[in-house]
Amino acid sequence: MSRRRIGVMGGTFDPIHHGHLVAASEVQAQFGLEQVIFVPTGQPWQKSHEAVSPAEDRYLMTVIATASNPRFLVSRVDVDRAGPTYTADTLTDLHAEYPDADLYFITGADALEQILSWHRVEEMFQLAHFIGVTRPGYSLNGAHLPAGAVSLVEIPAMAISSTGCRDRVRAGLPVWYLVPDGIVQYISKRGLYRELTPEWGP
Ligand SMILES: Nc1ncnc2c1ncn2[C@@H]1O[C@H](COP(=O)(O)OP(=O)(O)OP(=O)(O)O)[C@@H](O)[C@H]1O
Ligand SMILES: O=C(O)c1ccc[n+]([C@@H]2O[C@H](COP(=O)([O-])O)[C@@H](O)[C@H]2O)c1
Repeated sequence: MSRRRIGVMGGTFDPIHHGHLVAASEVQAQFGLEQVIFVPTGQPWQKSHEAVSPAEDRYLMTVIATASNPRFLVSRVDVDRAGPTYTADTLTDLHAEYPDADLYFITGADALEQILSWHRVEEMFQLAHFIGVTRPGYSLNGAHLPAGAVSLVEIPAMAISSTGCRDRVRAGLPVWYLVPDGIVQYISKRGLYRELTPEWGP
């Protein structure tokens, strides 16, 4: 019997935006993936110099943004694991949950450029096939990676970043149509990206 093909879209998703959603949707279609599992980071160690919103807010935004797509799921494996988030651990946990699946880890061109700096990188390449997608402002290149470890895919260009969305909210500018409608409302309800990061609570 052929193995299942499952996509994994890891990200800090602070907030999730249409660039993430288009990347996952396009790779799902091009690779015939049964599902794409979005995995919000717990502690994104390479962003430790930045203020990151509470994991629970980022997790809930990811659930809201993906709820209407039957091929999208969200996993808590990284949010629930203590310590810095390493993709080698994410993929190990997902293999335990989906033992009959091959995993396809999706990354934008910017993340792919940095991938050799990730933790336990050789082990990571054994655990999944990597798919690098185009992103405006970055060149997509897999020449630095092991032969056969990565596929490069052109996707519709979305010049959107979470940093840009946070800056716009802070400046009082709209983020309508950059993020799903439910995310505009969640950001406002929780007061995210104002000067002070809110404490999690009622
Ligand atoms: N507009 C986009 N097009 C293609 N890929 C993207 C886009 N935005 C993010 N990605 C990819 O999605 C994954 C998760 O990204 P992340 O959550 O860090 O968003 P970001 O917009 O890069 O955030 P920030 O601006 O805070 O660094 C990464 O692999 C990243 O390269
Ligand atoms: O494994 C690592 O060391 C590692 C280092 C940096 C980023 N990652 C993963 O890359 C994905 C995108 O991360 P980020 O920080 O760009 O949101 C997310 O799933 C992270 O866990 C993983």
